[in-house]
Amino acid sequence: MSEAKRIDGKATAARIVARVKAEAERLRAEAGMRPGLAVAIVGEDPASQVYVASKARMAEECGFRSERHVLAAETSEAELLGLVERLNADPTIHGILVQLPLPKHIDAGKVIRAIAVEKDVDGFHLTNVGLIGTGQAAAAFVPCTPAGAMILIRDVIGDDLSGRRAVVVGRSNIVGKPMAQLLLAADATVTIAHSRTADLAEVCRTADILVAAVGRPQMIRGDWIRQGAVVIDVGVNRIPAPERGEGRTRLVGDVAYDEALGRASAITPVPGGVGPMTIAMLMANTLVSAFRAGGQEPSRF
Ligand SMILES: Nc1nc2c(c(=O)[nH]1)N[C@@H](CN(C=O)c1ccc(C(=O)N[C@@H](CCC(=O)O)C(=O)O)cc1)CN2
Repeated sequence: MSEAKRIDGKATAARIVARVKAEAERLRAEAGMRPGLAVAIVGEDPASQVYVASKARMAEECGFRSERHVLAAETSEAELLGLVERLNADPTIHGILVQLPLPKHIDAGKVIRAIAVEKDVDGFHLTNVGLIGTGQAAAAFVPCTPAGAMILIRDVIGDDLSGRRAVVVGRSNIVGKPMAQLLLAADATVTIAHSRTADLAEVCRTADILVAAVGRPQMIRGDWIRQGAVVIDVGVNRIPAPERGEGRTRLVGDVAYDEALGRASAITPVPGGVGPMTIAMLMANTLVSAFRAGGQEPSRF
């Protein structure tokens, strides 16, 4: 059995970003409009800071207007809701994103519900969740990570997933649940599993498409993977790497990558797999939002 193909999310993300850039230029030339993205972060979670900086930088690279709102950890829920309200009313902003997780004293659900649905480029608003859950993803903003993962899956397998068994490990609102809905809409037979699923290894072994989104470093071992499965690893976990020197760390996914190489037919690496797609799809969603605000229908990504 040959080694799994490495799915290059970084290269696919770069192609999507290049298309976003070109479409943003077209919007500017034809309608005099510039997409605007506002990203808000509360507190100092180091990983969140990195993601927010990447999003703002990528928005600028795409030619968007980019606003970054960095709020202190003690910021009240009312203050954050006030910012969301101002951004909702700002016609130069087409996408609003509040970085998660939020500090415990802020109700994330309330904040997400406050974002105008037409600016919810994260795809977390209940209306977008409902559209995706009822097979109307084309009219919704699809959450960026599952949207990116679906592109990678389709690149490997094609559009028609009928007859394929998909197992999604993880049931978060950001990844697991929408991922399962998208796979179902593509006619896969879908199981959602999680840390409390009985005999998780055996459930994973049934998967032609295995999506790991549990946030536990290398939890999914090589022998949990069906021979020839397509493995999409959404986990981004930082673990100690003493072999690189004292105090050093490295990133790993939820899948034991080296073990999986001998079993899967294709697999996303961490880093360089699904992660870069998340940011590319955020740019795509923001572009779509700007086109819609201008009364135009954009090309789909
Ligand atoms: N409001 C949101 N909050 C969060 C989301 C989200 O989609 N919207 N998703 C995650 C984090 N996330 C984006 O915010 C994200 C995670 C990972 C990456 C990424 O590019 N990872 C790289 C490695 C990066 C590194 O070196 O640390 C990779 O996998 O190659 C981008 C975005 C939670 N919060």
